Parts: sequence; C-alpha cells; structure tokens
Amino acid sequence: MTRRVLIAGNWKMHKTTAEARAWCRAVLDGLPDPVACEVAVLPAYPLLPVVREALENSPVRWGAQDVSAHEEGAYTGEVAARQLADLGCAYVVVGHSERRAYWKESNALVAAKARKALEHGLVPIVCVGEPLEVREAGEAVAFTLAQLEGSLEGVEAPDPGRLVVAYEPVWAIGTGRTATPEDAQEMARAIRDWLARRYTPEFAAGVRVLYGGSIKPGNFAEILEGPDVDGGLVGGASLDATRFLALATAV
Ligand SMILES: O=C[C@H](O)COP(=O)(O)O
Repeated sequence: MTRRVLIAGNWKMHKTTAEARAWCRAVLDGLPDPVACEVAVLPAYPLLPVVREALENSPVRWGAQDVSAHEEGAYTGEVAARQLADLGCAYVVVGHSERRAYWKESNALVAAKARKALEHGLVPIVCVGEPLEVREAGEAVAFTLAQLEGSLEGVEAPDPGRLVVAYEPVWAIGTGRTATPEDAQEMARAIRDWLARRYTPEFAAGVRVLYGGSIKPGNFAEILEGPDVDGGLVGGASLDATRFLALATAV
C-alpha cells in the first residue's frame, strides 16, 4: 500500500493572527504545484479560523494540537472534537510529550482523546516516544510500544488513512539533537509491526508513521529514507514559512 508522505507543522504556542496569515500566504505562494507530499499545519486554537480562511481550497490542510476527551458540556478551557471538526480540521495531535509531561496526561486519557477525535471524523496523530534515560538503558522500543498500546486502547480506526502515529523521542524535541535515520527507521518499523499484531497487517501497512524531533531542512531527506518513516511532525522548523517549504520540497 502506498502511503503519502505527511509533513505536519506543529506551531505549539506561537504566532498571532497576523503572523499566521503571513505564514499561510508565504507557504501557498511557495508550494510547488503539484506538491509531492501532504502538508498540514497545526496552529493554536485561536488561530484556527484565520488559518482556515487562508487555506480553504488549497492543498494545505490544518488541525489542532490537542482535543478534549469529553463530548461537550461544563469543561472550562477544553475544546471539543466537534468544534474542531466544525472548523474544518483534518488532524488533531494527541499525547504530545509536552502534554504528557506538563499536564500529566496518561495513556488512558490519550486513548480517550483519540477515540473522540475519530468519532468526529478527525484523524488523530498519536504521539509516542521515550525519554533519554530510557534510550540510554536500551529500552526505547519496549517503552514506546507499551506507550502506544496504552494510547490506542479501544481505538478502532475505520481505515488506515484515519490514524497517524508520530514517534517523537523526548530527548530530540526542541534540542537540536535528532534521532539517527537508522534509529527512526528501527522505531517506525517496530511500531508498524506492533500495529500489524494489534490490528491487521493490511491495516498496519497503510498507517503513516511520522518522525518528530529537531527536523530541519538539512536532515529531513535522510530521515525520510527509512522505508517505514512516512513524514515528519515538525515543531521549530515549521514556524518559518521558508524553512517549512524547504521540508516540503525535500520530499
Ligand atoms: O511536535 C513537534 C515536535 O515536538 C518536534 O519539535 P521540534 O521540531 O521543535 O523538535
């Protein structure tokens, strides 16, 4: 099964509405036609209407960085999957390591968010990855697969195109230190093998597995050489439209 490379830019807590508009304009102006990969941007919630307005009817899709596990109601500060769907979101990140670390999100909560996203037609980008001490202890694969198992508890995607897994080693996020292409491929392969056991080999063959952690134009092409690595979840290098475009053209 062919899997289309996905480059998703996670802006995290950056940009104003004016900056978001300028980024969208610059990316649309610079994007090759046709573009060889799928491109998406994941802004903070308040920027979604602006991004939607700028990107509607373009090849660039958009999504959110988190979602509530609740349907709707008295949950101050939460944003519902149906609200994201209403804003035209295609994707939503769940279980980013920053949310796991700073808001103590558990695997069970991440799985509930992924299920809620799917209920509303959003594609969850389920993030997993080990901290440095786990990698140094040689336990990275076992740790990450256990995290994945918990984060996909009860998650049944209707087809493989409706689920994305992002491997983001915690020690590589925002540090300038990237996993080697071999390490990224080893983990992506292990994730796919696990998906084949948990779902079916056909399903696993269609799920996109992204790498994330200090991706930049200079290292992306070699990371993508891993046959099981299907794209990138990009933080810092997605903020600047020119650098982001350089990633899209590296594919
Ligand atoms: O979601 C994106 C990741 O956290 C990677 O961030 P980074 O590219 O700034 O290391």
